[in-house]
Amino acid sequence: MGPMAPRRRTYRKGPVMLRGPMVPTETTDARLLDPAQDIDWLHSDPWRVMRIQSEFVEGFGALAELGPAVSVFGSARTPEGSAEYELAEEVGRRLAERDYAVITGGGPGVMEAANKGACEAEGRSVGLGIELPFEQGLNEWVDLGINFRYFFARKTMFVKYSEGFIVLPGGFGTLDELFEAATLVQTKKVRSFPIVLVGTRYWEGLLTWLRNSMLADGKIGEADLERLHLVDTAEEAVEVMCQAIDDLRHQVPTSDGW
Ligand SMILES: C/C(=C\CNc1ncnc2c1ncn2[C@@H]1O[C@H](COP(=O)(O)O)[C@@H](O)[C@H]1O)CO
Repeated sequence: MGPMAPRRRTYRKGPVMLRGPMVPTETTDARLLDPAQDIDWLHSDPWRVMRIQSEFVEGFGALAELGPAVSVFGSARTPEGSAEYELAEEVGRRLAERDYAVITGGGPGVMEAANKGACEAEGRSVGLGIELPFEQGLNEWVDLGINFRYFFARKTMFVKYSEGFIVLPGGFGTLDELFEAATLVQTKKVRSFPIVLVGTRYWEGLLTWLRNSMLADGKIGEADLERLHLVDTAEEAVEVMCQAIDDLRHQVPTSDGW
């Protein structure tokens, strides 16, 4: 056998796969948000709206029969073999053992680890990928994958098809997902669902700031903070999540429907 050919980067754009010189230098999101885009792009907005619609249609269609699910968020940069990777893997495994589908962003790091854990327990492993300029494709442990062009369509799927969020240490992407969930619950756009943060060492600084600055200044209420559960192990994370989901399922809606 001759020397192996170098692996070429694969870029997916909806159903289209691109390699080599065909890989674009900017994403669909970047073009949509660019205020200086040329006139050709402005004229294609009606068509773009149809494409946005199609992301919702495809997402709803693919996930409608998924069953009970929990989303797991966390850093795309968590290295394989690290304690955090193993923690995420155990979270995925334990959720699957409790018969919850595991939904992640379908990427590397914590996402890959949680999908891997779900597969190991023969559970349902879902990845909601996003088109990025440096995309690496859905991780190999995703059994049901959907690739989105738009972050906002993808975020809708996490909220609509999960009963709760488990959040491991992460960066901007993770914080965006965490605070999107917290805002939707606070504003009663969704029925309350549990948010479990894993890792006291990582999250305590943020929680202290939320309490000492945001709460102290009256920018949030005590109840907003109480919705954020803090744990340190995968076992606790899944226990707290399952218990909270159970409590919510048995909660009688109040007169305003919540
Ligand atoms: C940055 C790298 C890969 C990016 N690939 C991603 N694929 C899918 N989803 C992603 C990716 N990056 C971020 N996300 C979403 O945000 C969260 C993680 O972001 P963070 O900034 O790393 O905390 C994650 O939950 C995803 O939903 C390789 O270096």
